[in-house]
Amino acid sequence: MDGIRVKICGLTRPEHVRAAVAAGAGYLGFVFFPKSPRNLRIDAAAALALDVPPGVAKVALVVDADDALLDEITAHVPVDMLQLHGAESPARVAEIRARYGLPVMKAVGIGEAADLDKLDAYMPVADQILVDAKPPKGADLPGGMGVPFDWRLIAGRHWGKPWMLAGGLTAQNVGLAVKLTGARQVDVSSGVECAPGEKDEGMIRDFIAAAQGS
Ligand SMILES: O=C(O)c1ccccc1NCC(=O)[C@H](O)[C@H](O)COP(=O)(O)O
Repeated sequence: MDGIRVKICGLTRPEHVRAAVAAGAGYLGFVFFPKSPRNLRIDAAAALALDVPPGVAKVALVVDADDALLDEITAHVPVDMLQLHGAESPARVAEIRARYGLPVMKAVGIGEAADLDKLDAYMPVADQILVDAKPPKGADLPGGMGVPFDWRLIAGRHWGKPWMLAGGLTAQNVGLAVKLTGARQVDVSSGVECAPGEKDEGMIRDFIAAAQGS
């Protein structure tokens, strides 16, 4: 079986992009959400994308984005995938996928078993599903909070689409998370940061080594 594919999300600096690529990341996430400490301007994201070699997917993360923002991102940044991290309906996911002709990954927050039902509606319309932790009530951000969910909720689950595990992963816990959930793809942001929005090259390397060694 192929190794675990890792997505490093919320990159803002070229040295961190290069560290993630050199360590073997399969996906790099760029955040377009002004409230986030990882938010990127379009021109900054376009410059970062220049450092990404073919074969490493550049993912634009947006939250309930309108077409104007998506038009601007896709016109100026050579992204390979759109990550929808808001309350986008299945119909909106399908609309975005058709309009931009890019693969779409829909994030779904899991806090309890009942949340798993929400995943089914996205299976026909999304190319990938990001199975993420539900943000705590009153959180400033709908993701990237560094909080895990109870991985036992999805132990042994199989979905008909590629999926990624996210939420509070670190170099210390990713091995257990992979073992419990059977995930073949994992996504991290806070767990490779030394302060909110500040990536750390050593933590990026440690995370990827831990994930790929699991
Ligand atoms: O990272 C952000 O600031 C962010 C803002 C708005 C929506 C989602 C956001 N991040 C999502 C991610 O970085 C990951 O896809 C995932 O949720 C993992 O985050 P973390 O728990 O910090 O590892």
